[in-house]
Amino acid sequence: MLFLVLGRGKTGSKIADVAHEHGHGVRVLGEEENRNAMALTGPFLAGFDAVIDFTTAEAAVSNMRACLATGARMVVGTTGWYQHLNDMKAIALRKNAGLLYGSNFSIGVQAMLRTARELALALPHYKFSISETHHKDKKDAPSGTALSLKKVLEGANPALDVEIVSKREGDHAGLHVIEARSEDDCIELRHEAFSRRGFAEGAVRAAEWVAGRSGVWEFSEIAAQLS
Ligand SMILES: NC(=O)C1=CN([C@@H]2O[C@H](COP(=O)(O)OP(=O)(O)OC[C@H]3O[C@@H](n4cnc5c(N)ncnc54)[C@H](OP(=O)(O)O)[C@@H]3O)[C@@H](O)[C@H]2O)C=CC1
Ligand SMILES: O=C(O)C1=N[C@H](C(=O)O)C[C@H](O)C1
Repeated sequence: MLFLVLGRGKTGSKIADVAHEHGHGVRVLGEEENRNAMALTGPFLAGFDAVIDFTTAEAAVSNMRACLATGARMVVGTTGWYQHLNDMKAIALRKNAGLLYGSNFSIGVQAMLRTARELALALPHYKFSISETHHKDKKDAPSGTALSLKKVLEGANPALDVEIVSKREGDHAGLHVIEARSEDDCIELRHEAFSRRGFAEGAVRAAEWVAGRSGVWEFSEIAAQLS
């Protein structure tokens, strides 16, 4: 397959490496080459099986508007843009495009999301909180993953109001901890990414999955098919 990766940053570069390892062709556009999505025309995009976006929240929305309008298939790992989700879904469905988005493409975090739901159901009287730690250059806080974990916990037990504490320090690839606490004990569920490789593997497998499909999916809906 041939993939277009938008974003030549920490994660986009790793995705290009992993896509090559999977035997795919890859073209990468950084901010300069993309020029506010000006490069993303129908004829240019028609040459790619899927577009993978790991940029910034603002750029991702422009990129989605341009790509989905041409009916392209997209994997969007960028976080911080979900207030525009309904607009993006509407464009994708109207244009028969494919949009697969997710706050965390590592298979480990997908298992953590499922386990978090079980924990919230099993411990209805516990107080839940989330802490997340990322490298000092991360732009959004709380992380997209922390917000996804909060949504799952509060969805399982609507009485919960889950606090998120965010730290930005060093070069952490991503640490998320859920704490469930009672007067008698405490349980922790912890995921630490040792590098960006897990995100890149998941994103490439998501691109292989979405190529040739029309519709809108959150990664958590299809992740079990990939693991
Ligand atoms: N869902 C998941 O599993 C994961 C999600 N993420 C998310 O992915 C995003 C990127 O993270 P990360 O790689 O660490 O960030 P980086 O800052 O390392 O990379 C972002 C890159 O996007 C480039 N960029 C900005 N605007 C555009 C544009 N219009 N077109 C093309 N490229 C553009 C920037 O270019 P320049 O350097 O020139 O400014 C930069 O190189 C974040 O939102 C992060 O939260 C990260 C890891 C995993
Ligand atoms: O910016 C990052 O680095 C990461 N962002 C995602 C998030 O916001 O949850 C996923 C991962 O934690 C790394």
